[in-house]
Amino acid sequence: MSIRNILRTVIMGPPGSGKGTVSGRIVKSFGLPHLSSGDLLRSNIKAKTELGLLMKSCIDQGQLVPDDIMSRIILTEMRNMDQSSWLLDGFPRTVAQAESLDAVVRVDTVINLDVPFQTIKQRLTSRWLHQPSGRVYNIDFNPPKIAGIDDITGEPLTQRDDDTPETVNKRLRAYEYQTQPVLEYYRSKGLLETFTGTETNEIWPHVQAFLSKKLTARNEMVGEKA
Ligand SMILES: Nc1nc2c(ncn2[C@@H]2O[C@H](COP(=O)(O)OP(=O)(O)O)[C@@H](O)[C@H]2O)c(=O)[nH]1
Ligand SMILES: Nc1ncnc2c1ncn2[C@@H]1O[C@H](COP(=O)(O)OP(=O)(O)O)[C@@H](O)[C@H]1O
Repeated sequence: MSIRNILRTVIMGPPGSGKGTVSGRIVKSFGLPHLSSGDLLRSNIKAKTELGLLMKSCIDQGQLVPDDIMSRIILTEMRNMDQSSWLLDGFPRTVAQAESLDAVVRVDTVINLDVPFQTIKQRLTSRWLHQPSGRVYNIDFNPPKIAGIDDITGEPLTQRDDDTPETVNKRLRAYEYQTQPVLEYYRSKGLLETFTGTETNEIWPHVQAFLSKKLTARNEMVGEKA
């Protein structure tokens, strides 16, 4: 990606709204490097790092991990990425996290996936994950070619410990109380773009068109200045 089309995008939405699925499509269409806070935490848990073990009980109980720890992990990872454009998925999830991000970098746009809670609950119990890559499947929506096996690597898929109906309810409550205020935070800055629907395939063309327009507008602005 050239300097002409720098785009720093955050993708938000309740658990199961399709952030990972839409992020995969954004990566494919626009080549933005993708950083997912959930994937990062899960790889720490899998590697049994001190931090991962500490965070596992929080995640399994459907609670957010503490702001200072989460902000430190993400901001360190972003520095390591050494990329001017990115797609941030799952962070920020609290106003304090949004402020810590603002303190170090400018966000250009925030994509908000507005999917009803009822739709989400049905999806999460049939979510399957290829953990090393973050590739996500669903028995009803995008099943793997062979049940329980990742299409690309042939490695086994797993289900997330926090995708049980009880924990999903807790995560949705945490979203309401802690994350919805972040939507207001970005709305007041004029950065929030909301996409409402119950199907990713309906939402995606709108997200794609929005990002294409955004990148074209930024190219023209840079072109005018050159
Ligand atoms: N039925 C159905 N499932 C979907 C749709 N979009 C995504 N999913 C599945 O729903 C689950 C949650 O999606 P994911 O992208 O992981 O959401 P995230 O938690 O917001 O990152 C996964 O199993 C997806 O494969 C959809 O439009 N319909
Ligand atoms: N920015 C964050 N702040 C605090 N906790 C987080 C953050 N991102 C992820 N987590 C923890 O990891 C869990 C899984 O996150 P994620 O994979 O993004 O969930 P989902 O895909 O269901 O939205 C969250 O329920 C929370 O416990």
